[in-house]
Amino acid sequence: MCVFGWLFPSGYASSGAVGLVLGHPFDTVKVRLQTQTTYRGIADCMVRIYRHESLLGFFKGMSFPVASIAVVNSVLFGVYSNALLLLTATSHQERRAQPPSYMHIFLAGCTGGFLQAYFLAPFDLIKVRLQNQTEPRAQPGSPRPRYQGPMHCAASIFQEEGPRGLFRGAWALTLRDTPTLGIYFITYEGLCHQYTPEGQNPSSATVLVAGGFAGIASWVTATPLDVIKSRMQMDGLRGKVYRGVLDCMVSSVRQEGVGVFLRGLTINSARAFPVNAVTFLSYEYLLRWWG
Ligand SMILES: C[N+](C)(C)CCCC[C@H](N)C(=O)O
Repeated sequence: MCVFGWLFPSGYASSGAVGLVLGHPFDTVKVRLQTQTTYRGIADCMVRIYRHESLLGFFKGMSFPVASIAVVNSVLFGVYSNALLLLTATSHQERRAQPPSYMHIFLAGCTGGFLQAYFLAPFDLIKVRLQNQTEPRAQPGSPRPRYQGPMHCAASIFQEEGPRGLFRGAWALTLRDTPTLGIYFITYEGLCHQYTPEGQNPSSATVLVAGGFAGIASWVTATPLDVIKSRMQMDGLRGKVYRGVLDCMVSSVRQEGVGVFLRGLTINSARAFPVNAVTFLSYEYLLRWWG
């Protein structure tokens, strides 16, 4: 298996773009709950989005994540797979007979998580900024939202905040994703190993369930830094200015208590199962065709 032959097609197949579309309304509610204090909970947030912005309100900011997921997942799964290859010197097929150690799986997952964060950061920033625009769809005479669409949002951030502005929140994103993608792959491989007879490939049902739980385990542990990441990405726009990740943590806890770190936990977990079940299923099939 070679690095380059693998990287791009794998992204498209393992993109889970369908899951991403289905999961996007949940993601929008989560981002709002994490960064805006006006909503009383999940139901209140959903009702208000629907009333003021119609069903389309839930799909704000979706185009960039869908367009970039192939590249982001190529980096994640490509780096993970190749890091494991380097660490264990066994191919994907041989690995069923000689499973790698959990330490190696964790390290390979962390490496993938660390590197994908830089590809994800600008797309994620634009997604969050658009998801947070509460204006209803433009009607004649109504106030226009600050950003007219993803390209306009990217161009405005570039102009107003400089090229580095596009990486706002990238450090919090890296801290969020490095360990939690290690956890992601450990959970996935561990569950597959547990429920698959020696030397065989896991069944589709096993892959779906293991992938779903991997998503949940990873998102549960990622949620505290997910809150901080979203707040750093919105920094400056609503007046509040954080001096860094630590300052954002301290001031969020001071104002809202430690419970602030759990904002979006339920919704993150509910979204994680289907999205990641689909992602791992396509990843496994692809490895069997290519690997
Ligand atoms: C590491 N962290 C938990 C943030 C993400 C793990 C899963 C990533 C997947 N693309 C999804 O959107 O669910």
